[in-house]
Amino acid sequence: MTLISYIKGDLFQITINAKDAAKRPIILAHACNCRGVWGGGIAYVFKQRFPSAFSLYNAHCNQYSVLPSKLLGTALLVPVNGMDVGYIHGIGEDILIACLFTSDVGDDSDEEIAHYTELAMLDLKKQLENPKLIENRRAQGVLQRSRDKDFLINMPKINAGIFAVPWELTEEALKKSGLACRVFEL
Ligand SMILES: Nc1ncnc2c1ncn2[C@@H]1O[C@H](COP(=O)(O)OP(=O)(O)OC[C@H]2O[C@H](OP(=O)(O)O)[C@H](O)[C@@H]2O)[C@@H](O)[C@H]1O
Repeated sequence: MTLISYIKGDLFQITINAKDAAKRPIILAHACNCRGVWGGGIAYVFKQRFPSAFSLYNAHCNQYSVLPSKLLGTALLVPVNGMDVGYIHGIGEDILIACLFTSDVGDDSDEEIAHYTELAMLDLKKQLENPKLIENRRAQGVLQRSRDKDFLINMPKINAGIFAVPWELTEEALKKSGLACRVFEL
């Protein structure tokens, strides 16, 4: 099975007309810094659409404010809620956002960011396989309710914009994680 597929289009379209939400949660992943900021790029759009998820990400980063780099290579799964503007009733209950901590503040080398991407995806895989490892209780519940355990990670070309990492390096890291990814390209 091809682990990485590509789709032309806006990532957020799938949260508007998701057809497969019934079977499994819609997981939207993006590359995050360790400083609790979704200031630019697609992260800023995530923050506008799902402010409740941003708050959970920001609170998580604050726990590591003494040594933010401890977050590198980890993944945080957070739910969205009915107050979020990007929440679509009937689908929103099954949207999870996967924050992949791939760089502290974006000044890591391309190779380091690709390595942290692989580690973060492996951490995400561990959590998907064993929801008890998921810190957020609501996100845990969404996954435990999922009948289909073949999860698909939807994402933009992470690291390829503000972090300026050549896509081939990130693509290689994603392949090593063994998770099925669907990459949305504008
Ligand atoms: N709706 C959409 N659908 C599909 N693809 C979309 C899209 N919108 C943009 N793209 C593309 O998605 C790729 C990622 O590009 P981005 O520059 O966003 O992210 P990145 O992963 O390189 O970097 C992470 C840092 O960006 C933020 O920055 P701040 O430090 O907060 O300012 C974070 O917080 C991190 O720190 C580029 O190809 C964009 O064309």
